[in-house]
Amino acid sequence: MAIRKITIVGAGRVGEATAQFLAKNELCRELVLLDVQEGVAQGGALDIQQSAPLFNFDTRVTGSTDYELIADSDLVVITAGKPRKPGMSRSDVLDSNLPIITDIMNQVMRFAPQSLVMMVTNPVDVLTYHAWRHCGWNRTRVFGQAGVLDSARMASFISAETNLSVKDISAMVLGGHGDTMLPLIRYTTINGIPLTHFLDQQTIEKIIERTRHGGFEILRLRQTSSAYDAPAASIAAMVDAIRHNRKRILPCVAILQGEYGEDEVAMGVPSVLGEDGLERIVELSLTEEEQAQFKRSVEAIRADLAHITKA
Ligand SMILES: NC(=O)C1=CN([C@@H]2O[C@H](COP(=O)(O)OP(=O)(O)OC[C@H]3O[C@@H](n4cnc5c(N)ncnc54)[C@H](O)[C@@H]3O)[C@@H](O)[C@H]2O)C=CC1
Ligand SMILES: O=C([O-])CC(=O)C(=O)O
Repeated sequence: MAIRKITIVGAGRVGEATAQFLAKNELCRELVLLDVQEGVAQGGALDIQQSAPLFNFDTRVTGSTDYELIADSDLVVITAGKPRKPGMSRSDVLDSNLPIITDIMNQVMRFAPQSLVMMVTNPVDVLTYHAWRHCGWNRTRVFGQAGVLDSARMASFISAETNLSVKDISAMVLGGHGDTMLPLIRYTTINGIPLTHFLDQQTIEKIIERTRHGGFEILRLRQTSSAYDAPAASIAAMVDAIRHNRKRILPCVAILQGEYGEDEVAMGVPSVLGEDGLERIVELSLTEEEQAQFKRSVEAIRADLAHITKA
């Protein structure tokens, strides 16, 4: 399916930064920003549109509170809802964000029933699963962004420690988007050379810990807002892969149906992204220790899923 029209629901910090990236890079012809707060999406869209003559893009950006505008979107990116505050975990915003995602999915199912859906709102693994369950679409069409960001953070920390170009670093982070995520050292290389060739175990452990708490580190520094630049760039990388049918392998939040021995859960795994969305999951062989860590991550997500089925 060719991507011509993209809607971003939630014109806050992540939504607006994403809109700027998508427009500047002409990743769609038509871009709609939607928000519940009157004027927020309209103002954001106008501001971005007025940068078009300077950045030289033809993407048409509109903002609204009215879901009719999202009709015929090929892709809907959901960045609406509460971000966590310092001292909170991502799961702490689940109760606030769950009804928001249910409402948004009802509108998407009504006005853009053919679209792909990319979840960004936290806790992203749980909400990707909830959105998919709610709409009942093929799992290729409902997926989430987390691992591209976590891997980019890890790559930037590796670059700082090794003093080598990020361009040559390929980092791989699996699992849930939280403290239990799995930065996978065995699958992290610098131009094909294993990371262990360049760094000792102690430095590697430090990078793993910093990656796991990458979002928290920014929130602690900023206090009033969590990260939005690198998250928006990560969303744009996924949109680029879909829009250009690149078949890139990127870590995405995917609905698991037997892969990695898991079912009825969504979490970060390497996935092939192309014009049909999350087209395929790549199953890596894991050591016993990695499998145990993966399982711990699944269990953390299942605890939140159990909470929402009780609610
Ligand atoms: N998956 C990931 O890697 C990342 C996820 N996030 C998550 O993205 C979400 C948004 O973060 P920010 O942009 O920083 O928050 P923000 O507070 O700046 O923006 C959220 C926007 O959502 C809007 N909104 C709330 N309810 C809505 C509804 N029912 N329909 C439409 N719009 C609605 C608000 O009016 C606001 O403009 C948070 O849950 C945050 O934790 C943020 C960074 C990375
Ligand atoms: O830390 C947060 O709450 C936002 C987020 O998911 C991230 O930046 O990784």
